[in-house]
Amino acid sequence: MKLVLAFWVLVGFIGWCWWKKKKKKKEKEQLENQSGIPKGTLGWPLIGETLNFIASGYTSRPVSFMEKRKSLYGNVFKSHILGMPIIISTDPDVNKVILQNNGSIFVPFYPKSITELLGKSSILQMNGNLQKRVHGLIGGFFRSPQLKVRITREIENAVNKAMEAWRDGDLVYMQEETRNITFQVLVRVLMSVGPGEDLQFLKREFGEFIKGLVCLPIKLPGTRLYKSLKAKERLLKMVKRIVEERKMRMESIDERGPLMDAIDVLLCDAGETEDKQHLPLDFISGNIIEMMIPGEDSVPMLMTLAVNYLSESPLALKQLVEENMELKRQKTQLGEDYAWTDYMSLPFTQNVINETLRMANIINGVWRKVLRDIEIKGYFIPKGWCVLASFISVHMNEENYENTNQFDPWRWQRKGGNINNNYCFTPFGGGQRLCPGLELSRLEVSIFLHHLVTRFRWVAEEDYIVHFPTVKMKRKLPVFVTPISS
Ligand code: HEM
Repeated sequence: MKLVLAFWVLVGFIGWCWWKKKKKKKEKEQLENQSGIPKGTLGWPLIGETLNFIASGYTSRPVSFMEKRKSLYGNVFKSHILGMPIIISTDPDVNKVILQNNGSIFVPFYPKSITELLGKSSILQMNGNLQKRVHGLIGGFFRSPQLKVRITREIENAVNKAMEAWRDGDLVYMQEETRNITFQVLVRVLMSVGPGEDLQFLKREFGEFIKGLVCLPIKLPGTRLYKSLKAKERLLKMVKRIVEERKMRMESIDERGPLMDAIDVLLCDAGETEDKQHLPLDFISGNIIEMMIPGEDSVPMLMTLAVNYLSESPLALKQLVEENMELKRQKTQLGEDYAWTDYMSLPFTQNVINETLRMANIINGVWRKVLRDIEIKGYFIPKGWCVLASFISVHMNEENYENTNQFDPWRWQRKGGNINNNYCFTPFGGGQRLCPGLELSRLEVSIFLHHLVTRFRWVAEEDYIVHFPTVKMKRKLPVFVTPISS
């Protein structure tokens, strides 16, 4: 009898706690709604709305998570995903304010496993003058015509080497092929490492390192994070050796040659202070590795997804082939090498790249933390909150792009120029953190597409895009290739 009574008392107590907690949560939400915090729900205790968020990443419409909440609560709403309460903006004007106020009001925010792997002085995490300095140096170098002239030959070589191995009827995995091509280019622009053992080492260890970017933040031997941190140590050792050798070589010669890679750029800079402070060698080595993170996966995915969309759009592919064949004919007739400007001057090819960037949303948004209370367009965002400026919601919004789910490169022709001033198209972010690799990425993809469509036809096997944790083709996009001459 006593036991039964105790049982019901316990049940009653748990019920009362649950009801109290729910009431408190409701009151909190009401209070926040009154104070202007965007509407929305924080979902279940602890997990919030994470399961719905992840589930949408495995559907063909990952934007459905955002759309559902947008229709219930408005363009800016609150939620609770991946372990934290968050305010999500699907509004281009709000995104613009978030991107343009980096450092002063908004600072980058990443999940714990990523911050552990990045290190405090990574360009991806730091703020203030040092971020501006490094961003300016790297961006200036990547945009420079001198680099583009040189890197065009490197990209062509890497593309040729990959494509020369393709035989008639071969099944090639686009995601793998493009990853091999772009990794070579990446390590060349960052640290001038060419094909060989060092390149293989970097590829292997970097692969191990980035596996830990999305994992449980537990740093014990045997855990994913631990293994990734160990891989970073090995990478650092090698990059540090390259940086130190380069520094010694620079000091032993009087005349400074052209800047060949990001290491040169960071080593040579003496800053604008009177005492000419050079950047420390450890800082340079760490940042070289960390700069590989945004570049390593995004460019091959852009190439792969372009091939995927083109496989499903014969009209777009036909026009792309015609435009590129015409350039090839001209170059062959003149007996000239391609200049980087040749590749970039093909308008339809650039439209294909824009449309792929819009639909693929390789970086679907950026995460920030708010340093002080701010009101944007009537939405109150309190200090300390996490904010997600969602690019995918803007890129896949019918108000901005008609028939959003249709791969339509011609829409960019109809839109005319001026796309970069418009915060309705931000695949490379914006403001002070606008991707410094923007032009380099577009050049790489233009060269790859040119050689692919002027030398091969292909038939893609069935595959589909997965959007979580990052954008990937489920089967790495297998395609049967046929050289055009045959
Ligand atoms: C399709 C290719 C690429 C896409 C879509 C892309 C996208 C982006 C985006 C959205 C950001 C802004 C992040 C933020 O605001 O927090 C960014 C930053 C950055 N990207 Fe890229 N990226 C690409 C290629 C590259 C490449 C090839 C490199 C390097 C070689 C690179 C290096 C960087 C760096 C260093 C930053 C950080 C800049 C800073 O915080 O100051 N990206 N990228």
